[in-house]
Amino acid sequence: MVHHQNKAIREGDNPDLTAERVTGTFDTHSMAAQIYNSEAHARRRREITEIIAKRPELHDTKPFPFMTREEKILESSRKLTLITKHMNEIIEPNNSNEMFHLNNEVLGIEGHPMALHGIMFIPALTAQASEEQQKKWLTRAINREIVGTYAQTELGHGTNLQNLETTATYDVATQEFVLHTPTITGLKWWPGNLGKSSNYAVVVALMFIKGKNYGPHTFMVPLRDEKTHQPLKGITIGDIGPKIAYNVTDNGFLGFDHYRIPRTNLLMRHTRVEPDGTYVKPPHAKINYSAMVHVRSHMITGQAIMLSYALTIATRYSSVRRQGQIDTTQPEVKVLEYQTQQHRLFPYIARAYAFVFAGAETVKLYERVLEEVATGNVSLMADLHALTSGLKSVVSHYTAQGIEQARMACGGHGYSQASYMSEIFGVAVGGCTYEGENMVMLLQLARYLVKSASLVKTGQSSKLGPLVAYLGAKSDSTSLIDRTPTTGFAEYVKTFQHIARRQTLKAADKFFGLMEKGEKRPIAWNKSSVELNRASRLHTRLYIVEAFVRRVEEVADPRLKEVLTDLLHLHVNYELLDMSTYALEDGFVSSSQLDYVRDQLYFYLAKIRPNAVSLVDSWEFSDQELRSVLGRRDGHVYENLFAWAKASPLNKTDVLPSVDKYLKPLMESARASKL
Ligand SMILES: CCCCC/C=C\C/C=C\C/C=C\C/C=C\C/C=C\CC/C=C/C(=O)SCCNC(=O)CCNC(=O)[C@H](O)C(C)(C)COP(=O)(O)OP(=O)(O)OC[C@H]1O[C@@H](n2cnc3c(N)ncnc32)[C@H](O)[C@@H]1OP(=O)(O)O
Ligand SMILES: Cc1cc2nc3c(=O)[nH]c(=O)nc-3n(C[C@H](O)[C@H](O)[C@H](O)COP(=O)(O)OP(=O)(O)OC[C@H]3O[C@@H](n4cnc5c(N)ncnc54)[C@H](O)[C@@H]3O)c2cc1C
Repeated sequence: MVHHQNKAIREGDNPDLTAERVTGTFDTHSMAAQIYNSEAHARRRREITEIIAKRPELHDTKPFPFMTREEKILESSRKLTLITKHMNEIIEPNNSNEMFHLNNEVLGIEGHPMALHGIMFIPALTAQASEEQQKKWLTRAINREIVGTYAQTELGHGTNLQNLETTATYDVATQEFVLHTPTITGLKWWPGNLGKSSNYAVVVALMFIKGKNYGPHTFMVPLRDEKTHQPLKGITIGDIGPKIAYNVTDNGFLGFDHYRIPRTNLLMRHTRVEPDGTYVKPPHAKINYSAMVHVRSHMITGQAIMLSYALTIATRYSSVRRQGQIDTTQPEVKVLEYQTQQHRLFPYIARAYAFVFAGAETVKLYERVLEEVATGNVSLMADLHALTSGLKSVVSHYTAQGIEQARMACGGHGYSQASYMSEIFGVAVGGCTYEGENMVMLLQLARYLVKSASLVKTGQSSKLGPLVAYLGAKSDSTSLIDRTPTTGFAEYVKTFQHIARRQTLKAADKFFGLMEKGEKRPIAWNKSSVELNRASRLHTRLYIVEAFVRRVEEVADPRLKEVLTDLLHLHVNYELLDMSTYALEDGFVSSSQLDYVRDQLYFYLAKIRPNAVSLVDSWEFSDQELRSVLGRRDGHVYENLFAWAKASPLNKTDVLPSVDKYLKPLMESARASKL
């Protein structure tokens, strides 16, 4: 038996796809270890996939697009119950990476009744509940004796947490907090799994003690009877209705009518309220925002995975789809031969790799900060907040764009739900909104950049943290790209640094200048905000390039290093062209240098072409996880599209009741009127 570098090759596959895999120059298992940041985890993913493949009860009973929302929730609950029961046979206990993979395989991306339980409820209790509170609730939550969510956003306010309307007023006499929703706009609105599944929530409410507003605080709140699951007295609760996607999750609404909880239900790891109402403030004002930072840190990887789903589907399909000729004497070509198709897909393949490498760094920093904060050291919280705010915004934005490009790259069949592209897009694009609307989060990073710019302007560059140290460095007068015989990544990084630095200092100048002219700070901020957000994007894109460079430098395997270096070349050239306005406007890069950049881009599109399928195969998504007829590993697209269409519920009968009831009489009366 021949051992191929691409481990996805099987006998009987579509020969066009096999031919692509044979040209791959690197071992896809080794590349998976880079993507998933550890050989052990990449191997465990494969093992979990194999276990699931052998257990038909964990497979979808029919394609999701053929199910109603109610059916999907039922099906998802069935599978969730099974994986809970058999968890220890499938994954290592309490391994969140393995759990994430198990969920994606078995339950998929449309959510499930305990999605928020794992993503936010448990992390909020872990970071914000005192040890005593954890003994009471965390173990029960981990054992799934109770199901919880994170209820913060309201109908009227999601971004501006200081103006939430839900109040938690301390009653010294009874030592209770009274939760209340004063208006319709104060209803909690959006929390995942609140609508029908959860019986507890970590609720964010403005805390009032003796008439004083202490701002948003987090409370552990029982919502439903643990036995009957009926809403408790004083609670109004339900599902908010269907969404663009993610409809297996019951995002919900919640109102409180003078609903009482004990004082000890305020999460008290960092903040306390004594029985007499004395407030003990936390070591950092935003320490209770930790569940949001948790999701922002992890969603970089989550978004990269969803982008890679779409790219896997489109790249495989482009290798089996033949349409038109390039050389008219030759047969029709695979659409992947077209330079336009490569230009549509390959830069996003590079971005997906860049995002997953940046995501791994972010999670590492998050885990460090989590440990430090637990011991009272909050010094890195601002850096983590700035980094994750920028990354969640930039990565979710380009992920949504990339998925849409991948869908269009599949032509008409990309528009069919058989491709699964619309669901992938719908779930991913939610990331532009949840955990902080992208513009708002870019502005959070901008605050950090403006402070850093002010250090530079006042001669205090030595105080800049490592993420922004480049702001204090001096630029070359022009970029050295194509001006040295050995143009390498260093010249590109310096160019991106120059662009980000110039934009940051310019935007900060605008802001400070407006204030010097007498504008109040918030007005000056608003008038500078488009420029400030441009700076945030450029800073974040620089960070992503640097994370990619750092990873490529670490790779030892020469075959992997070569293909990753090709991808990095593609990435830096594509990025520079995409931000060329900034590079050209002060003459740092000339138009002849951009011609070089363009040539490099086309060179690397062609160089990557033989590895394209192996690069997407390396993500090692099973067919069950992808849920796409177009993206099948075996490439047998057409016969399966036909089978999929035949299975459509509309094809159960030849004549639909709607035809009998309306169309037939309509046609008959039209015919009769002609007589
Ligand atoms: C392997 C493990 C897997 C785990 C899986 C985990 C995640 C999976 C991810 C992806 C999976 C893939 C698919 C998932 C599919 C579907 C979705 C699933 C779940 C979605 C769940 C969504 C949940 C939510 O959306 S919860 C609600 C989120 N809401 C928000 O984000 C609101 C945004 N607003 C804010 O955050 C704040 O209001 C604000 C804008 C930051 C302002 O806050 P405010 O208090 O008013 O600020 P100010 O008083 O003005 O002060 C500003 C000051 O504070 C500093 N600051 C702010 N926040 C922080 C922080 N967190 N840390 C440190 N510092 C902070 C800020 O910098 C500023 O400082 P300065 O004054 O010095 O400048
Ligand atoms: C799929 C999904 C899942 C969710 N899950 C949860 C959950 O589990 N729990 C939960 O509590 N919430 C959840 N949410 C809610 C989500 O966190 C909020 O919708 C999000 O934070 C945005 O807030 P908003 O809806 O108030 O938007 P808005 O703030 O109303 O945004 C509207 C527009 O105003 C702009 N804007 C607002 N403020 C500013 C500003 N200061 N400066 C400049 N522009 C501004 C925004 O950029 C945007 O363009 C979820 C949302 C979605 C879509």
